[in-house]
Amino acid sequence: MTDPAITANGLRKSYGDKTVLDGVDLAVQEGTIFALLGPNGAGKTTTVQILTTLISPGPASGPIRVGGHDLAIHPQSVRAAIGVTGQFSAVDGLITGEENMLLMADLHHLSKREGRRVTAELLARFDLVDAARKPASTYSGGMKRRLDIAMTLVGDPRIIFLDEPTTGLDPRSRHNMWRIIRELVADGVTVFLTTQYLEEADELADRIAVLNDGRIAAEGTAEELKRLVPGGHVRLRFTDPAAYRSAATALTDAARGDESLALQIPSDGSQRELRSVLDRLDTAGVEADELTVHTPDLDDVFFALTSTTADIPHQPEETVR
Ligand SMILES: Nc1ncnc2c1ncn2[C@@H]1O[C@H](COP(=O)(O)OP(=O)(O)OP(=O)(O)O)[C@@H](O)[C@H]1O
Repeated sequence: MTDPAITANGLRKSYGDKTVLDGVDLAVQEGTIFALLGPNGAGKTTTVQILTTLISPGPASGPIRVGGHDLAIHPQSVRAAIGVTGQFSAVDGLITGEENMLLMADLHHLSKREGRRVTAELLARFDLVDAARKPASTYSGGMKRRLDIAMTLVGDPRIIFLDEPTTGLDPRSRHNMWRIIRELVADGVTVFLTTQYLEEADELADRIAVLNDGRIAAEGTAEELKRLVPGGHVRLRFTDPAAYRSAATALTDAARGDESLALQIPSDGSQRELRSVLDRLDTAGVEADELTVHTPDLDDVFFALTSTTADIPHQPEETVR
């Protein structure tokens, strides 16, 4: 196991009487993507602002380490190790994309030559060469986000905080951004991401924490979180009534659907449980005509954990055969 890039213990923050963070523990391993999910106002941005030294943690907070530095003692070292993009975009719309990049290079004290080299390389990498000489105010939302990340990378940060990086982007730009994020991590960068999109956390994150009421309601891989909510099952459908009856006899724990010739077996969707169902069918000498695995998705987890009962979670299904 690698060293953690970010650790926080008992993170607290209040505004007046309002407690926003009430003892949040976080550990993000180097070179991984960590997603912080939570309903509006849960405290995601507040967490990012604390971890990036933009605001101070509450006095009762435990220690915070970012990039190997104690945030309370060496905030400058933390700042040198990180990049932040998202809701606090650094892009200046009045100057061109290239000028924004060169300005960033100046801020990082790169020589003129090195600044031009890094700028050219990053503009090419983020597909912004054609737009480089145009004012950033003329860029589309996706281009602005790409420029924002490119500007962050000028300082070669090892840890990047992305606060809602794809909010408002169209599907193509969103997928483009996901590719960029994956490439960053392939280069060894650690990404701390906040998002409103469960699908985004599911796609990208190695680990996901769900923030609710100022506390982490659950943390784990997407698969681990999905197993927290009930409702997973395997559904078998038959066209031959005799095969259906044999299967129903073999699978005693199955709920029967005599009219539809379908059986439903509670399952967490794991390979082990799926194999057990198939083994029992094999032993009985029957073959199902259709097998589908129903697993709860992150939406179900999110609704269950954040008790937003107004929305009814749906049951997606994944056809195995
Ligand atoms: N400077 C401030 N003064 C007072 N209250 C604040 C301040 N900043 C944030 N809050 C409150 O803290 C709570 C958490 O805000 P925060 O922006 O961290 O939530 P969030 O999870 O990022 O929400 P969203 O998804 O809507 O961006 C909110 O209730 C917000 O009103």
